[in-house]
Amino acid sequence: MLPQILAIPAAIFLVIFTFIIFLKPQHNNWNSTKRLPPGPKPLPIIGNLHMLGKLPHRTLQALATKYGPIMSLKLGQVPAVVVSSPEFAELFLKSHDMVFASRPKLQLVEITVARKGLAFREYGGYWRNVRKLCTMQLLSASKIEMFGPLRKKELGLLVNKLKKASDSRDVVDLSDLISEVVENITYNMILGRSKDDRFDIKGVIHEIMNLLGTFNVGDYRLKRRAMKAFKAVDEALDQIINDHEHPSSIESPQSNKDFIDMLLGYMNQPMDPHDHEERHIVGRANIKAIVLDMIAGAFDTSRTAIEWGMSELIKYPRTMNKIQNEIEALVGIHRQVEEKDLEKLPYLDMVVKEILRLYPVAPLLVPHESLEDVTINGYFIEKNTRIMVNAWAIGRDPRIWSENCNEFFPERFEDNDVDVKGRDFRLIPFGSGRRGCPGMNMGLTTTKIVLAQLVHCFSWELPLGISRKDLDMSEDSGLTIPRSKHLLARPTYRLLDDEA
Ligand code: HEM
Repeated sequence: MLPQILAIPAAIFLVIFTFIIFLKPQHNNWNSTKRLPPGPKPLPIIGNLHMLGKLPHRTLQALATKYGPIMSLKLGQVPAVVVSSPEFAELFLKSHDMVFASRPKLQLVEITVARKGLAFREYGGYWRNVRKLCTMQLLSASKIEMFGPLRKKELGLLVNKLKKASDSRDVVDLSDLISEVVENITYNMILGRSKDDRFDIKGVIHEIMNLLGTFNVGDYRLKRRAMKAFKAVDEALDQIINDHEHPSSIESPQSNKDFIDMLLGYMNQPMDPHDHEERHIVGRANIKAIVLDMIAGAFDTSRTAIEWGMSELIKYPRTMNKIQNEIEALVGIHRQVEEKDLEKLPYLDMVVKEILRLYPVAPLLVPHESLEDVTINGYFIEKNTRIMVNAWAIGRDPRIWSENCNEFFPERFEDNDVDVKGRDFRLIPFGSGRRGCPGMNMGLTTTKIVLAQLVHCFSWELPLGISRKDLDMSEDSGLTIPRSKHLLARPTYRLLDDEA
């Protein structure tokens, strides 16, 4: 027993000692036996979770300037590595792609229908079969082309709505309208109908994306919210599948087959008849999970890219005019731009790259997980480590993109062949390798045609009282990063409809 007189100084010493050990940022590794990447010292139980803040991609960018492009963290008890340079991204997503091709088992995925989907499934035969099925039935070049008329129809409806606003000089909520057109395109492809008033699938998916971007998923309140969201989407999908199984109950069936029809064609059959090692039979739960992944993948991503794109174009009228001139030179002002025109619009292409550089819609990609112990550049990474690739930080690194890296300047792509398709690790908005986005071409087509149509058909001004330099450009948190405030603007129709 300590004498009474020593007890207080001893207690103070203990507090200070604990504080120094656990809170002092360390440039060294916190595990002495193996050489881990450097990183901030984790606290007991919560690890580094308390440091991540509301916008983890920004916090992690700041931490990387201190600890370097490969950094160790602990998310609660889970070891994590954050990668923030093209060189390390290439090592993880290309050279050692196979080792990092899995996904962590997220509790809120494991307890819901999403477990049988694609995006959060661990690496293996089931994931491979589902990915192949989705690619063949929805995401291949021929399927993307097949759904072209559907995109055209939905965009036509949007243009008509905006024309009315132009006639009456109204300000529109462009965020809502972009969201609606992408929502309708997505639903028509996948569910065979436009927005269904019986369910708020968009709202639920938004909630799920938000929750998946939250690191503190052990929190019971978040778990309750997740269960509620997944239950709502599960019930909605059950009803929608019922409608497809009994077509007479659909109000306005369309003649083209949608994705659910195609999946129902596989019901009770092997997902991939040519895979002789893995036999996964398609059931209702698989269909629901796959459909949910496709809707979430298609919807929240493209609309976020378009929303940021329009924000920057309205902020920088010089760039807006330059695209308008490019499109006008190709198609004139007597007809609308069409998908077949897109490949002849190189400046639009640069604008889309610039949007995805500044706003990679999934700033930390989707978390990967290591399948085995591995040593990379002398750093030990243990099996089941969560890997986050900070595509947002790479896109804003002044060493790669020069001092104007935070500026919207599409001309930076003029004299180089940087592309967004996962071959160049300076720009990886779709990830790369085995887990790279399978919907990339569909996402790019939707993003480009909606942007092209909006700027070709209309000129845009901010509402009275908001100057371009004061336009709020803050982002919301989540697995994707939409604008935190809706974009409001006034359209003026600029085409001559003499053909009509
Ligand atoms: C602008 C549009 C899009 C962007 C920026 C985007 C971005 C991404 C990113 C960053 C990933 C994670 C890559 C990784 O973890 O390494 C991903 C995965 C995925 N995306 Fe996309 N995406 C877009 C459009 C789409 C579309 C249209 C679909 C489907 C209709 C889709 C479906 C998926 C799926 C299913 C995965 C998970 C793949 C897997 O785990 O194997 N995405 N996407």
